Amino acid sequence: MTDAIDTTRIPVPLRPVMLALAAGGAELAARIRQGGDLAAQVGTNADGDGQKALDVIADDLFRARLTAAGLRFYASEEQDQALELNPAGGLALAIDPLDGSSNIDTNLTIGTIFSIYPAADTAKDSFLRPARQQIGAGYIIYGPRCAMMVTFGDGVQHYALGPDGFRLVDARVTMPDCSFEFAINASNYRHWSRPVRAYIDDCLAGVEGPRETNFNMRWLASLVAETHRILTRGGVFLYPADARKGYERGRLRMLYECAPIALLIEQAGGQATDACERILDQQITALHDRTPFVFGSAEKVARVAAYHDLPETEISALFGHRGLFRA
Ligand SMILES: O=P(O)(O)OC[C@H]1O[C@](O)(COP(=O)(O)O)[C@@H](O)[C@@H]1O
Ligand SMILES: [Mg+2]
Ligand SMILES: [Mg+2]
Repeated sequence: MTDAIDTTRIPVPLRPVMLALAAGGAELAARIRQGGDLAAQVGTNADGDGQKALDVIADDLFRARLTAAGLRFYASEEQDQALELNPAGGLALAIDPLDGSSNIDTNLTIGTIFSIYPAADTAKDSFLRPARQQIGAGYIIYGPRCAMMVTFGDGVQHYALGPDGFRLVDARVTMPDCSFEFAINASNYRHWSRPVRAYIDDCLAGVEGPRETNFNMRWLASLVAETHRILTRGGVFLYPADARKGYERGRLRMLYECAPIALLIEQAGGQATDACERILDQQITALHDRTPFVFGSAEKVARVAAYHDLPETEISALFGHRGLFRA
């Protein structure tokens, strides 16, 4: 039987887990194609988010395959606590089994995000550590084409799903840094901090504003789809903290969303921060912790941080009149 993924460029100790993820991704892609009521509400997860049928199907499916592959610890968006699957295993894996759940019923792009660490003695020590200690990270995207982007700390590899599994398309993905596209959920404008508003205001002002450039905007409500677009054609993504109750640390989860996407983005030549500080330098303090998240082309992510460095009262004056930061 053909392997679910071409393992030539996958480090040997990670091959069983990567084969399980690839086989699970192919199975989930087939399940999505089959249709049915995959967006039905079936429960609530640890974070208080409503669980849809496909969230639970994806969690069950990956957990079963990773159990069979000998994984030691499994932490999932859909599980309150990390699970010990195989006491003899050497790896710990965190997963967002189904990312972009609000897109299920509209047949828009969704994904799976995963992050791999060496297993420590306990689940707590395996996952609650600096994000830079990941030894693998990636996502599977279920869109018009199904693909996997993955890094093992030496560049980003791109695989596409065909009839005989995931096959290598590009052994070293690099992100273009010349796009003038930003992604943010603009319906939250009134809740944002002044630096975030000022950054977006200056993008929206186009050629007449301090940036003297016209920008385009996208919001897909799917972190995986947004990441795939930015890896392909550049740009910047922001999910900042805001003033809504429960959004003091933004919406996205550090362990199984932001840390793995940050590693992929840096390995493709970009940057990822919490708006100010590098994500990979941060300590993960709880399984379902959230963090503000900004990533994309290095120059654009640095510019967002620069807006945060200025005293609030100076933001508009500096950017509006003196135009310190030209595009
Ligand atoms: O609905 P909002 O606030 O725009 O948030 C969209 C974000 O939420 C998410 O859907 C959260 O992921 P889940 O679907 O895994 O909960 C991200 O993929 C996306 O970036
Ligand atoms: Mg998600
Ligand atoms: Mg999810």
